[in-house]
Amino acid sequence: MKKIEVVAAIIKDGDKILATQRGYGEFAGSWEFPGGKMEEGESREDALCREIKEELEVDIKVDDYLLTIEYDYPNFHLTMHCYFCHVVEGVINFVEHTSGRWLEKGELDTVKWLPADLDVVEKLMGVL
Ligand SMILES: Nc1nc2c([nH]c(=O)n2[C@H]2C[C@H](O)[C@@H](COP(=O)(O)OP(=O)(O)OP(=O)(O)O)O2)c(=O)[nH]1
Repeated sequence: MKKIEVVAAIIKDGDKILATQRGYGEFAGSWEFPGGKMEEGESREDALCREIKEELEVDIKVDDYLLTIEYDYPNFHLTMHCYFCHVVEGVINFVEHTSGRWLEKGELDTVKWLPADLDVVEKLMGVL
């Protein structure tokens, strides 16, 4: 099966987490953590900073590692490394996403997450 390796940013502002809504493709309408595929030779941190700059037009600092998800979608296997991050420069602009929401812990289950993200959300509930 095809394998995809992705980095995802759990961007915190105080006790809130940023969730973004996919605007295109087979998962359009679902919510995710911003991020994307790692490029050849790129570190996870570099990939995260590049993806977030492209998608949200802000600079981030990568903080603690949270977890890596392994998930089988029907047509590919996803490996997704998740890191807490915070914005250090700029104002968020949703370039690729339809919208975004800052969610408190108690609101994390109020959006329709991508299937692979449900384990991330569960872990977050335990650590926030
Ligand atoms: N960025 C991100 N991707 C996720 C999450 N959960 C999840 O299953 N994915 C999947 C969806 C995509 O198939 C893949 C991420 O790849 P990507 O963000 O580069 O999205 P894409 O394939 O639409 O991008 P592209 O090649 O069209 O640029 O990982 C998540 O929380 N964040």
